[in-house]
Parts: sequence; C-alpha cells; structure tokens
Amino acid sequence: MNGHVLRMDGVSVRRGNAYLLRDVAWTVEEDERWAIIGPNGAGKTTLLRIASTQMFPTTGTVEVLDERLGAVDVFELRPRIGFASAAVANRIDEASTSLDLVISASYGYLGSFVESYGAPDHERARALLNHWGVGQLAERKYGTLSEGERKRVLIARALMADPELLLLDEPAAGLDLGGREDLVRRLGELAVSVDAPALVIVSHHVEEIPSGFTHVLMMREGGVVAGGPVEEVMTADNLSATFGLSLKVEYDGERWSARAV
Ligand SMILES: Nc1ncnc2c1ncn2[C@@H]1O[C@H](COP(=O)(O)OP(=O)(O)OP(=O)(O)O)[C@@H](O)[C@H]1O
Repeated sequence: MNGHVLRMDGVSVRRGNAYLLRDVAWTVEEDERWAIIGPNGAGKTTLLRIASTQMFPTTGTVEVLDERLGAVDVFELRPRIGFASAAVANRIDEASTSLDLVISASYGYLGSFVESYGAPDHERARALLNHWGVGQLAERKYGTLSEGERKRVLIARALMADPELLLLDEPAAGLDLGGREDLVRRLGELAVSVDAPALVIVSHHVEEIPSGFTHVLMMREGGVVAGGPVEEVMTADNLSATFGLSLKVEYDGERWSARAV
C-alpha cells in the first residue's frame, strides 16, 4: 500500500432531514492508532460503518486501503478490514462455537457452515483465541459466553484474516471494571506491536483509550470537534466542547481520565 489506510473528505450522511455525518475530513496512516470519542448519537458508529465499507456516504469521497469507495468491489476489500461491533455480534448464530466464529472469518462468513478449513486455519484461530485469553473457550457456544468473553472472541475473529485495518466499535462497552482493564491492556499491547494493523476504536470514555494509542477524533452531532495526535487534541476545552459540559482531563503517563468540574 502506498497511500493512506483511510481517507475521508467532505463526508456527509443524510437521512431525510437529519445529518448523521456532516462534512467529515479524516485521514489514518498505517502506523496510527485512533480512538474516536463522543457522546451518544455523535455519528461514531456511522463513521465506522463507512470505514468498514458497510455504508456509503451521501456526499464526499472515501478511500480505504488505497481503494476508492464506489470504484472498487467492496467484497474484495472487506477481507482486508477487521471489524467488530454490536451489529456484527447481533448477526452471530449463538450455537456457533468460538472456534467456528474465528475460523470462518478467514473466508468472510459468520459462524459454522460446511467448509473445509486447513490445519493452518485451525492453528491460527486457536492461537488468536489463546492470545486474547479465551483459548479454553474454543469449543464453547457463543451463546453461553459472558459479555467480556464475547468481546474477546469477536476481536480474535476480526484479526483472523490478518487485516490491514482493524475497526472496533465500543470494544469495552458492557464490561465490568476488571474486564475493561484487561481488554484495554490487551489493546494497548496490540497498539505497540510491530505487526499490528492500523487501529481504530470507538468509545464514549477517555478511560477506555489504551496506552499506545496515538490519535484522537472527537465527534459531536455528526461533525468533528477536533482530531489529531492525542497529546495535542486531548484538552479540557476540546473534551468539554465534545460532550457539552465542563470537563477536566488528566493523564497519568499512560491513560486518560475525565470528570465534570
Ligand atoms: N436511518 C436513520 N435516520 C435518521 N437518523 C438516523 C438513522 N440512523 C441513525 N440515525 C441517527 O444518527 C445519529 C448518529 O448515530 P450513530 O449510531 O452513528 O451515533 P453514535 O455516535 O455511534 O452513537 P452511540 O454512542 O449512541 O452508539 C443518531 O442520532 C441516530 O439516531
């Protein structure tokens, strides 16, 4: 790949009279790790759906992995993009095992079906489940897993096809404190790993930004409030404008936290 992992310019999404996204410009480079932060309804999921080629903008241009949306067969592009979200989770057959779910991602399908996988596929899927701390759950049905276990299986699944871009929509949502901290730590390890893909996570909380994440995009009401290197963008003013209340932000050298003042 010669150019950007992701490039959006003048991207708007309109449904009726509502703008879900309004004139968004955003570029992601290969070695960048982005957190998209914003309140409910800010347009974060819509942005990620466009980045994952599941949705086209009403206006504007989008390039994903050097390919222009609208001028490329998205079914060829999608295997190069790992994507985990609540919408993906909702489409999963709860009777599928963790291993089925991860292996089948190498062919772009969801769940168990008749397909012959080779030993390398099995090895890779098991290695990913082990790496994300759910190796012992390989044979368990997805429907029996806890929320935290499901999140990790979905991330393993999103990584199965060795994507060049990994998009995770609210990976820590619904986890208890221990589960959140464990996941954020693992994402932090992925962020600094040399062979990791470009990473984008969506969250409502600055506390969920893993260490090693380099950039932040702050969104409100479909627009970008601020975007760029985390140390420049993560200010009390930007965060307060994003969430619409007066906030104080702290950094402990690794992680961020925020609270109202
Ligand atoms: N088809 C639609 N028609 C009109 N409005 C829509 C439609 N789909 C989504 N919206 C609205 O677009 C806005 C942005 O939604 P989106 O899911 O992208 O926000 P979000 O930042 O991910 O929110 P959350 O943090 O609550 O998940 C929301 O106000 C939502 O109600």
